[in-house]
Amino acid sequence: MDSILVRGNGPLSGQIPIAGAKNACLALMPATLLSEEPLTLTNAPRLSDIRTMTQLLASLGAEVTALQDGKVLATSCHGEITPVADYDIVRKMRASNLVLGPLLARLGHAVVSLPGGCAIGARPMDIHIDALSALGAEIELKDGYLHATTRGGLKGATHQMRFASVGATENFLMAAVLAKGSSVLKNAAREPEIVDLARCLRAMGAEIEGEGTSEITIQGVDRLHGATHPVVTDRIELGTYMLAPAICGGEVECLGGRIALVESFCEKLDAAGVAVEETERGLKVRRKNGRIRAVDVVTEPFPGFPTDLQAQMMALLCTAEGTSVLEERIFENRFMHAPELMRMGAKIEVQGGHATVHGVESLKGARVMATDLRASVSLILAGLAAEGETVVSRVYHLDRGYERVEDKLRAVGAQIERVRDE
Ligand SMILES: CC(=O)N[C@H]1[C@@H](OP(=O)(O)OP(=O)(O)OC[C@H]2O[C@@H](n3ccc(=O)[nH]c3=O)[C@H](O)[C@@H]2O)O[C@H](CO)[C@@H](O)[C@@H]1O
Ligand SMILES: C=C(OP(=O)(O)O)C(=O)O
Repeated sequence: MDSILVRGNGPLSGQIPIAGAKNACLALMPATLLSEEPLTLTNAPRLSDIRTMTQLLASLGAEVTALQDGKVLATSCHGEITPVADYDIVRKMRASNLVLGPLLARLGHAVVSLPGGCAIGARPMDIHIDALSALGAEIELKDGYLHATTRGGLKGATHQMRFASVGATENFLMAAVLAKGSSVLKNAAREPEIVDLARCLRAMGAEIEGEGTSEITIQGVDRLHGATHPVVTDRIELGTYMLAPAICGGEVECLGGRIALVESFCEKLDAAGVAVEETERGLKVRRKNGRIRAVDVVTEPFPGFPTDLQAQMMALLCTAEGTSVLEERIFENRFMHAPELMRMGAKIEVQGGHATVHGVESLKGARVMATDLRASVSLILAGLAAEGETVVSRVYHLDRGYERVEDKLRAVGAQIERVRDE
Protein backbone atom coordinates (compact mmCIF):
# COMPACT_ATOMS: atom_id res chain seq x y z
CA MET A 1 0.00 0.00 0.00
CA ASP A 2 1.35 3.44 -0.89
CA SER A 3 2.22 6.22 1.55
CA ILE A 4 3.06 9.85 0.94
CA LEU A 5 6.25 11.27 2.40
CA VAL A 6 6.33 15.06 2.91
CA ARG A 7 9.14 17.22 4.22
CA GLY A 8 8.56 20.61 5.84
CA ASN A 9 8.87 23.24 3.17
CA GLY A 10 9.93 26.79 2.47
CA PRO A 11 8.06 29.05 0.05
CA LEU A 12 6.31 27.54 -2.97
CA SER A 13 6.13 29.12 -6.37
CA GLY A 14 4.54 28.32 -9.72
CA GLN A 15 1.24 27.10 -11.12
CA ILE A 16 -1.05 24.20 -10.31
CA PRO A 17 -3.68 23.13 -12.85
CA ILE A 18 -7.01 22.34 -11.21
CA ALA A 19 -8.91 19.33 -12.57
CA GLY A 20 -12.59 18.87 -13.29
CA ALA A 21 -14.71 18.29 -10.20
CA LYS A 22 -14.95 14.74 -8.85
CA ASN A 23 -18.32 15.47 -7.29
CA ALA A 24 -19.71 16.97 -10.50
CA CYS A 25 -18.39 14.15 -12.67
CA LEU A 26 -19.85 11.50 -10.35
CA ALA A 27 -23.30 13.02 -10.88
CA LEU A 28 -22.84 13.65 -14.61
CA MET A 29 -21.77 10.10 -15.47
CA PRO A 30 -25.06 8.45 -14.35
CA ALA A 31 -26.92 10.92 -16.60
CA THR A 32 -25.84 8.64 -19.46
CA LEU A 33 -28.52 6.20 -18.24
CA LEU A 34 -31.15 8.77 -19.24
CA SER A 35 -30.54 8.62 -23.00
CA GLU A 36 -29.88 6.12 -25.76
CA GLU A 37 -27.51 8.58 -27.38
CA PRO A 38 -23.90 9.17 -26.29
CA LEU A 39 -22.93 11.66 -23.59
CA THR A 40 -19.34 12.90 -23.73
CA LEU A 41 -17.79 14.52 -20.68
CA THR A 42 -14.65 16.61 -21.20
CA ASN A 43 -12.35 17.93 -18.45
CA ALA A 44 -12.97 14.75 -16.43
CA PRO A 45 -10.69 14.16 -13.43
CA ARG A 46 -8.54 11.00 -13.37
CA LEU A 47 -9.48 9.45 -10.05
CA SER A 48 -10.28 6.08 -8.53
CA ASP A 49 -13.85 7.25 -7.77
CA ILE A 50 -14.36 7.87 -11.49
CA ARG A 51 -13.12 4.34 -12.21
CA THR A 52 -15.57 3.00 -9.60
CA MET A 53 -18.46 4.84 -11.27
CA THR A 54 -17.26 3.49 -14.65
CA GLN A 55 -17.39 -0.03 -13.20
CA LEU A 56 -20.85 0.54 -11.73
CA LEU A 57 -22.27 1.93 -14.98
CA ALA A 58 -20.73 -0.97 -16.93
CA SER A 59 -22.43 -3.41 -14.55
CA LEU A 60 -25.75 -1.73 -15.42
CA GLY A 61 -25.13 -2.06 -19.17
CA ALA A 62 -23.70 1.37 -20.02
CA GLU A 63 -20.38 1.83 -21.79
CA VAL A 64 -17.80 4.31 -20.52
CA THR A 65 -14.60 4.75 -22.49
CA ALA A 66 -11.80 6.92 -21.15
CA LEU A 67 -10.12 8.89 -23.96
CA GLN A 68 -7.25 11.39 -24.05
CA ASP A 69 -5.51 9.87 -21.05
CA GLY A 70 -8.76 9.78 -19.06
CA LYS A 71 -9.66 13.47 -19.48
CA VAL A 72 -12.57 12.67 -21.78
CA LEU A 73 -15.24 10.13 -20.91
CA ALA A 74 -17.32 8.86 -23.80
CA THR A 75 -20.43 7.27 -22.32
CA SER A 76 -23.44 5.61 -23.89
CA CYS A 77 -26.33 3.44 -22.88
CA HIS A 78 -28.15 2.12 -25.94
CA GLY A 79 -28.47 -1.57 -25.11
CA GLU A 80 -30.30 -3.48 -22.42
CA ILE A 81 -30.05 -1.96 -18.94
CA THR A 82 -29.73 -4.07 -15.77
CA PRO A 83 -31.58 -2.27 -12.97
CA VAL A 84 -29.50 -3.73 -10.11
CA ALA A 85 -26.62 -1.78 -8.52
CA ASP A 86 -24.74 -4.42 -6.59
CA TYR A 87 -23.45 -4.00 -3.02
CA ASP A 88 -19.91 -5.01 -4.01
CA ILE A 89 -19.52 -1.87 -6.11
CA VAL A 90 -21.89 0.49 -4.28
CA ARG A 91 -20.15 -0.08 -0.92
CA LYS A 92 -16.95 1.47 -2.30
CA MET A 93 -18.48 4.88 -2.84
CA ARG A 94 -21.45 6.82 -1.52
CA ALA A 95 -22.02 8.54 -4.88
CA SER A 96 -23.10 5.18 -6.36
CA ASN A 97 -26.56 6.08 -5.08
CA LEU A 98 -26.79 8.59 -7.95
CA VAL A 99 -27.87 5.82 -10.33
CA LEU A 100 -31.19 5.48 -8.48
CA GLY A 101 -32.94 8.51 -10.02
CA PRO A 102 -31.80 7.84 -13.62
CA LEU A 103 -32.66 4.12 -13.47
CA LEU A 104 -36.14 4.94 -12.18
CA ALA A 105 -36.61 7.56 -14.88
CA ARG A 106 -35.48 5.31 -17.73
CA LEU A 107 -36.84 1.93 -16.61
CA GLY A 108 -39.49 2.68 -14.00
CA HIS A 109 -37.77 0.40 -11.51
CA ALA A 110 -34.39 0.00 -9.80
CA VAL A 111 -32.70 -2.05 -7.11
CA VAL A 112 -29.80 -0.17 -5.54
CA SER A 113 -27.73 -1.31 -2.59
CA LEU A 114 -27.52 1.07 0.36
CA PRO A 115 -24.01 2.53 0.39
CA GLY A 116 -23.19 1.26 3.89
CA GLY A 117 -21.41 2.89 6.81
CA CYS A 118 -19.07 5.75 6.03
CA ALA A 119 -16.34 7.24 8.14
CA ILE A 120 -17.63 10.83 8.27
CA GLY A 121 -21.19 10.17 9.42
CA ALA A 122 -24.23 7.90 9.13
CA ARG A 123 -25.34 9.42 5.80
CA PRO A 124 -28.83 7.93 5.54
CA MET A 125 -30.91 7.95 2.31
CA ASP A 126 -34.24 9.22 3.68
CA ILE A 127 -34.15 12.56 1.84
CA HIS A 128 -33.49 10.77 -1.48
CA ILE A 129 -36.34 8.35 -0.77
CA ASP A 130 -38.79 11.15 0.14
CA ALA A 131 -37.83 13.14 -2.97
CA LEU A 132 -38.24 10.20 -5.38
CA SER A 133 -41.42 9.07 -3.60
CA ALA A 134 -42.89 12.52 -4.27
CA LEU A 135 -42.47 11.71 -7.99
CA GLY A 136 -44.50 8.54 -7.53
CA ALA A 137 -41.79 5.98 -6.78
CA GLU A 138 -42.59 3.27 -4.25
CA ILE A 139 -39.44 2.42 -2.38
CA GLU A 140 -38.80 -0.25 0.22
CA LEU A 141 -35.70 -1.63 1.88
CA LYS A 142 -35.08 -5.37 1.48
CA ASP A 143 -31.84 -7.23 2.24
CA GLY A 144 -29.84 -4.00 2.34
CA TYR A 145 -31.15 -2.91 -1.08
CA LEU A 146 -33.59 -0.13 -1.97
CA HIS A 147 -36.23 -1.65 -4.24
CA ALA A 148 -37.90 1.15 -6.17
CA THR A 149 -40.82 0.83 -8.56
CA THR A 150 -43.33 3.11 -10.21
CA ARG A 151 -46.89 2.45 -11.36
CA GLY A 152 -46.92 3.69 -14.92
CA GLY A 153 -43.78 5.85 -14.67
CA LEU A 154 -42.77 8.90 -12.66
CA LYS A 155 -45.12 11.88 -12.38
CA GLY A 156 -44.02 15.48 -11.87
CA ALA A 157 -44.67 16.93 -8.40
CA THR A 158 -43.73 19.72 -6.03
CA HIS A 159 -41.51 18.60 -3.18
CA GLN A 160 -39.77 20.40 -0.32
CA MET A 161 -36.66 18.68 1.06
CA ARG A 162 -36.14 18.80 4.86
CA PHE A 163 -32.46 19.57 4.21
CA ALA A 164 -30.72 20.78 1.03
CA SER A 165 -29.02 17.43 0.30
CA VAL A 166 -26.67 17.55 -2.68
CA GLY A 167 -27.16 13.91 -3.70
CA ALA A 168 -30.95 13.99 -3.24
CA THR A 169 -31.17 17.13 -5.39
CA GLU A 170 -29.19 15.34 -8.12
CA ASN A 171 -31.35 12.21 -7.94
CA PHE A 172 -34.55 14.29 -8.04
CA LEU A 173 -33.30 16.27 -11.05
CA MET A 174 -32.34 13.16 -13.00
CA ALA A 175 -35.68 11.52 -12.21
CA ALA A 176 -37.86 14.57 -12.90
CA VAL A 177 -36.39 15.33 -16.32
CA LEU A 178 -38.19 12.30 -17.79
CA ALA A 179 -41.27 12.41 -15.50
CA LYS A 180 -44.72 13.26 -16.89
CA GLY A 181 -45.52 16.91 -16.25
CA SER A 182 -43.72 19.55 -14.26
CA SER A 183 -41.87 19.34 -10.95
CA VAL A 184 -40.65 21.89 -8.45
CA LEU A 185 -37.94 21.09 -5.92
CA LYS A 186 -37.93 23.44 -2.94
CA ASN A 187 -34.99 23.80 -0.55
CA ALA A 188 -32.82 22.39 -3.34
CA ALA A 189 -29.04 22.29 -2.90
CA ARG A 190 -27.27 25.18 -4.65
CA GLU A 191 -23.76 23.74 -5.08
CA PRO A 192 -21.88 24.46 -8.36
CA GLU A 193 -22.00 20.71 -9.05
CA ILE A 194 -25.82 20.92 -9.16
CA VAL A 195 -25.61 23.82 -11.60
CA ASP A 196 -23.21 21.78 -13.73
CA LEU A 197 -25.56 18.78 -13.77
CA ALA A 198 -28.53 20.97 -14.73
CA ARG A 199 -26.51 22.52 -17.58
CA CYS A 200 -25.54 19.10 -18.88
CA LEU A 201 -29.11 17.81 -18.67
CA ARG A 202 -30.30 20.93 -20.51
CA ALA A 203 -27.70 20.25 -23.23
CA MET A 204 -29.31 16.79 -23.47
CA GLY A 205 -32.71 18.38 -24.06
CA ALA A 206 -34.07 18.65 -20.51
CA GLU A 207 -36.17 21.65 -19.47
CA ILE A 208 -34.80 22.98 -16.19
CA GLU A 209 -34.85 26.42 -14.58
CA GLY A 210 -33.60 27.81 -11.30
CA GLU A 211 -30.48 25.70 -10.72
CA GLY A 212 -28.15 27.47 -8.29
CA THR A 213 -31.17 28.76 -6.34
CA SER A 214 -33.23 26.96 -3.68
CA GLU A 215 -36.09 26.32 -6.09
CA ILE A 216 -35.60 24.29 -9.25
CA THR A 217 -38.39 23.82 -11.81
CA ILE A 218 -38.31 20.92 -14.24
CA GLN A 219 -40.68 20.30 -17.13
CA GLY A 220 -40.53 16.60 -17.97
CA VAL A 221 -39.75 15.64 -21.59
CA ASP A 222 -40.30 12.34 -23.43
CA ARG A 223 -36.67 11.67 -24.22
CA LEU A 224 -33.19 13.11 -23.90
CA HIS A 225 -30.55 13.16 -26.62
CA GLY A 226 -26.75 13.03 -26.64
CA ALA A 227 -24.49 15.94 -25.70
CA THR A 228 -20.93 16.98 -24.97
CA HIS A 229 -20.37 18.72 -21.65
CA PRO A 230 -17.22 20.08 -19.91
CA VAL A 231 -17.02 19.19 -16.19
CA VAL A 232 -16.87 22.27 -13.94
CA THR A 233 -13.60 23.04 -12.08
CA ASP A 234 -13.11 21.18 -8.80
CA ARG A 235 -13.62 23.84 -6.12
CA ILE A 236 -12.43 21.48 -3.39
CA GLU A 237 -9.19 20.60 -5.16
CA LEU A 238 -8.86 24.34 -5.84
CA GLY A 239 -9.31 25.27 -2.17
CA THR A 240 -6.89 22.54 -1.10
CA TYR A 241 -4.07 23.80 -3.33
CA MET A 242 -4.80 27.43 -2.38
CA LEU A 243 -3.83 26.44 1.15
CA ALA A 244 -0.36 25.24 0.11
CA PRO A 245 1.19 28.74 -0.31
CA ALA A 246 -0.87 29.93 2.66
CA ILE A 247 0.94 27.32 4.76
CA CYS A 248 4.43 27.45 3.19
CA GLY A 249 4.66 31.04 1.98
CA GLY A 250 5.46 31.99 -1.63
CA GLU A 251 2.92 32.48 -4.39
CA VAL A 252 0.98 29.88 -6.36
CA GLU A 253 -1.46 30.38 -9.22
CA CYS A 254 -4.24 27.78 -9.30
CA LEU A 255 -5.14 27.51 -12.98
CA GLY A 256 -8.84 27.39 -13.79
CA GLY A 257 -9.87 28.68 -10.34
CA ARG A 258 -12.54 31.38 -9.98
CA ILE A 259 -13.52 33.24 -6.80
CA ALA A 260 -17.23 32.51 -7.40
CA LEU A 261 -16.51 28.83 -6.73
CA VAL A 262 -14.87 29.45 -3.35
CA GLU A 263 -16.13 32.83 -2.14
CA SER A 264 -16.84 32.00 1.51
CA PHE A 265 -13.53 30.15 1.71
CA CYS A 266 -11.71 33.21 0.29
CA GLU A 267 -13.34 35.41 2.94
CA LYS A 268 -11.86 33.21 5.67
CA LEU A 269 -8.47 33.16 3.96
CA ASP A 270 -8.51 36.95 3.82
CA ALA A 271 -9.31 37.15 7.55
CA ALA A 272 -6.49 34.68 8.24
CA GLY A 273 -3.98 36.82 6.34
CA VAL A 274 -3.94 35.19 2.90
CA ALA A 275 -4.31 37.28 -0.27
CA VAL A 276 -6.23 35.87 -3.25
CA GLU A 277 -6.21 37.61 -6.62
CA GLU A 278 -8.32 36.56 -9.60
CA THR A 279 -6.23 36.54 -12.78
CA GLU A 280 -7.12 35.71 -16.38
CA ARG A 281 -5.94 32.15 -15.86
CA GLY A 282 -7.01 31.41 -12.32
CA LEU A 283 -6.43 32.43 -8.70
CA LYS A 284 -3.08 33.71 -7.41
CA VAL A 285 -2.58 33.05 -3.72
CA ARG A 286 0.05 34.33 -1.29
CA ARG A 287 0.37 34.84 2.39
CA LYS A 288 0.17 38.51 3.45
CA ASN A 289 2.88 39.74 5.83
CA GLY A 290 3.49 37.81 9.05
CA ARG A 291 1.93 34.77 10.69
CA ILE A 292 -1.47 33.30 9.82
CA ARG A 293 -4.17 34.62 12.17
CA ALA A 294 -6.81 32.48 13.88
CA VAL A 295 -10.31 32.52 12.37
CA ASP A 296 -13.56 30.77 13.25
CA VAL A 297 -15.19 28.59 10.63
CA VAL A 298 -18.70 27.13 10.37
CA THR A 299 -19.40 24.60 7.61
CA GLU A 300 -22.68 25.05 5.74
CA PRO A 301 -24.30 24.12 2.43
CA PHE A 302 -23.17 26.24 -0.55
CA PRO A 303 -22.63 29.22 -0.62
CA GLY A 304 -21.38 28.68 2.95
CA PHE A 305 -17.95 27.34 3.89
CA PRO A 306 -17.69 23.80 2.42
CA THR A 307 -17.39 20.83 4.76
CA ASP A 308 -15.03 19.29 2.19
CA LEU A 309 -12.47 22.04 3.00
CA GLN A 310 -12.82 21.92 6.78
CA ALA A 311 -9.98 19.43 7.41
CA GLN A 312 -7.58 21.33 5.14
CA MET A 313 -8.48 24.65 6.81
CA MET A 314 -7.80 23.06 10.18
CA ALA A 315 -4.30 22.15 8.99
CA LEU A 316 -3.67 25.84 8.22
CA LEU A 317 -5.06 27.03 11.56
CA CYS A 318 -2.86 24.62 13.57
CA THR A 319 0.04 27.08 13.25
CA ALA A 320 -2.02 30.30 13.34
CA GLU A 321 -1.58 33.00 15.96
CA GLY A 322 -4.45 32.58 18.44
CA THR A 323 -7.34 30.18 18.90
CA SER A 324 -9.76 29.16 16.15
CA VAL A 325 -13.06 27.33 16.51
CA LEU A 326 -14.25 25.12 13.65
CA GLU A 327 -17.89 24.07 13.76
CA GLU A 328 -18.87 21.13 11.54
CA ARG A 329 -22.57 21.33 10.74
CA ILE A 330 -22.88 18.94 7.79
CA PHE A 331 -21.42 15.65 9.02
CA GLU A 332 -21.53 14.40 12.60
CA ASN A 333 -18.14 12.67 12.56
CA ARG A 334 -15.77 14.72 10.46
CA PHE A 335 -12.93 15.55 12.83
CA MET A 336 -10.95 12.34 12.52
CA HIS A 337 -7.97 14.27 11.21
CA ALA A 338 -7.73 16.09 14.57
CA PRO A 339 -6.05 13.24 16.53
CA GLU A 340 -3.65 12.71 13.63
CA LEU A 341 -2.79 16.42 13.53
CA MET A 342 -2.23 16.22 17.30
CA ARG A 343 0.41 13.52 16.67
CA MET A 344 2.24 16.27 14.80
CA GLY A 345 2.08 18.63 17.79
CA ALA A 346 -1.19 20.46 17.03
CA LYS A 347 -3.26 21.54 20.05
CA ILE A 348 -6.88 20.68 19.32
CA GLU A 349 -9.88 19.93 21.53
CA VAL A 350 -12.88 18.26 19.93
CA GLN A 351 -16.27 18.42 21.59
CA GLY A 352 -19.22 17.23 19.55
CA GLY A 353 -19.43 19.33 16.41
CA HIS A 354 -16.80 21.85 17.57
CA ALA A 355 -13.02 21.69 17.30
CA THR A 356 -10.98 24.31 19.13
CA VAL A 357 -7.54 24.80 17.63
CA HIS A 358 -4.92 26.59 19.72
CA GLY A 359 -2.28 27.72 17.25
CA VAL A 360 1.29 26.54 17.93
CA GLU A 361 4.56 28.01 16.56
CA SER A 362 5.30 24.94 14.47
CA LEU A 363 4.29 21.32 13.85
CA LYS A 364 6.63 18.32 13.90
CA GLY A 365 6.74 15.58 11.29
CA ALA A 366 5.28 12.21 12.31
CA ARG A 367 3.79 9.00 10.93
CA VAL A 368 0.07 9.63 10.52
CA MET A 369 -2.86 7.76 9.04
CA ALA A 370 -5.46 9.04 6.62
CA THR A 371 -8.99 8.20 7.72
CA ASP A 372 -10.91 9.71 4.81
CA LEU A 373 -10.34 11.67 1.63
CA ARG A 374 -10.10 15.24 2.90
CA ALA A 375 -8.46 14.15 6.16
CA SER A 376 -5.64 12.62 4.14
CA VAL A 377 -4.88 15.78 2.21
CA SER A 378 -5.06 17.86 5.39
CA LEU A 379 -2.22 15.72 6.78
CA ILE A 380 -0.15 16.40 3.65
CA LEU A 381 -0.73 20.15 4.05
CA ALA A 382 0.23 19.90 7.73
CA GLY A 383 3.34 17.97 6.70
CA LEU A 384 4.34 20.90 4.47
CA ALA A 385 4.18 23.14 7.53
CA ALA A 386 6.00 20.71 9.87
CA GLU A 387 9.64 20.38 10.85
CA GLY A 388 11.11 17.15 9.50
CA GLU A 389 9.37 14.26 7.75
CA THR A 390 5.73 13.26 7.75
CA VAL A 391 4.55 9.95 6.35
CA VAL A 392 0.85 9.71 5.53
CA SER A 393 -0.37 6.12 5.17
CA ARG A 394 -3.60 4.72 3.69
CA VAL A 395 -3.43 7.08 0.74
CA TYR A 396 -6.03 5.12 -1.20
CA HIS A 397 -8.43 7.62 0.35
CA LEU A 398 -6.45 10.41 -1.27
CA ASP A 399 -6.51 8.77 -4.70
CA ARG A 400 -10.32 8.87 -4.60
CA GLY A 401 -10.26 12.65 -5.02
CA TYR A 402 -6.82 14.03 -5.96
CA GLU A 403 -5.07 13.21 -9.22
CA ARG A 404 -1.26 13.16 -9.01
CA VAL A 405 -1.16 15.16 -5.78
CA GLU A 406 2.59 14.61 -5.37
CA ASP A 407 3.35 15.76 -8.95
CA LYS A 408 1.21 18.87 -8.62
CA LEU A 409 2.81 19.92 -5.33
CA ARG A 410 6.34 18.99 -6.44
CA ALA A 411 5.91 21.21 -9.51
CA VAL A 412 5.63 24.26 -7.21
CA GLY A 413 8.65 23.25 -5.11
CA ALA A 414 7.20 21.01 -2.41
CA GLN A 415 9.27 18.09 -1.13
CA ILE A 416 6.84 15.25 -1.48
CA GLU A 417 6.98 11.73 -2.85
CA ARG A 418 4.94 8.55 -3.00
CA VAL A 419 6.56 5.55 -1.35
CA ARG A 420 5.66 1.87 -1.12
CA ASP A 421 5.20 0.57 2.44
CA GLU A 422 7.65 -2.22 3.36
C1 LIG B 1 -20.20 12.76 -4.31
C2 LIG B 1 -20.56 14.04 -3.67
O1 LIG B 1 -21.04 14.95 -4.31
N1 LIG B 1 -20.28 14.16 -2.37
C3 LIG B 1 -20.55 15.41 -1.70
C4 LIG B 1 -22.01 15.48 -1.34
O2 LIG B 1 -22.30 14.34 -0.56
P1 LIG B 1 -23.83 13.95 -0.29
O3 LIG B 1 -24.63 14.17 -1.50
O4 LIG B 1 -23.81 12.58 0.29
O5 LIG B 1 -24.19 15.01 0.82
P2 LIG B 1 -25.63 15.48 1.32
O6 LIG B 1 -25.76 16.93 1.00
O7 LIG B 1 -26.65 14.55 0.82
O8 LIG B 1 -25.49 15.28 2.88
C5 LIG B 1 -25.47 16.33 3.81
C6 LIG B 1 -26.03 15.87 5.14
O9 LIG B 1 -27.37 15.40 4.95
C7 LIG B 1 -27.52 14.11 5.51
N2 LIG B 1 -28.48 13.33 4.70
C8 LIG B 1 -28.28 13.25 3.34
C9 LIG B 1 -29.16 12.52 2.56
C10 LIG B 1 -30.24 11.86 3.18
O10 LIG B 1 -31.05 11.19 2.53
N3 LIG B 1 -30.39 11.97 4.53
C11 LIG B 1 -29.53 12.68 5.31
O11 LIG B 1 -29.69 12.77 6.53
C12 LIG B 1 -26.11 13.51 5.46
O12 LIG B 1 -25.97 12.46 6.41
C13 LIG B 1 -25.25 14.73 5.78
O13 LIG B 1 -25.20 14.90 7.17
O14 LIG B 1 -22.26 16.68 -0.62
C14 LIG B 1 -21.56 16.77 0.62
C15 LIG B 1 -21.98 18.04 1.33
O15 LIG B 1 -21.56 19.15 0.64
C16 LIG B 1 -20.05 16.71 0.36
O16 LIG B 1 -19.37 16.68 1.60
C17 LIG B 1 -19.69 15.48 -0.44
O17 LIG B 1 -18.33 15.55 -0.84
C1 LIG C 1 -17.06 13.28 1.28
C2 LIG C 1 -16.62 13.30 0.03
O1 LIG C 1 -16.99 12.44 -0.96
P1 LIG C 1 -18.15 11.32 -0.91
O2 LIG C 1 -19.44 12.03 -0.78
O3 LIG C 1 -18.00 10.61 -2.20
O4 LIG C 1 -17.85 10.44 0.30
C3 LIG C 1 -15.66 14.33 -0.42
O5 LIG C 1 -15.50 14.49 -1.65
O6 LIG C 1 -15.04 14.98 0.42
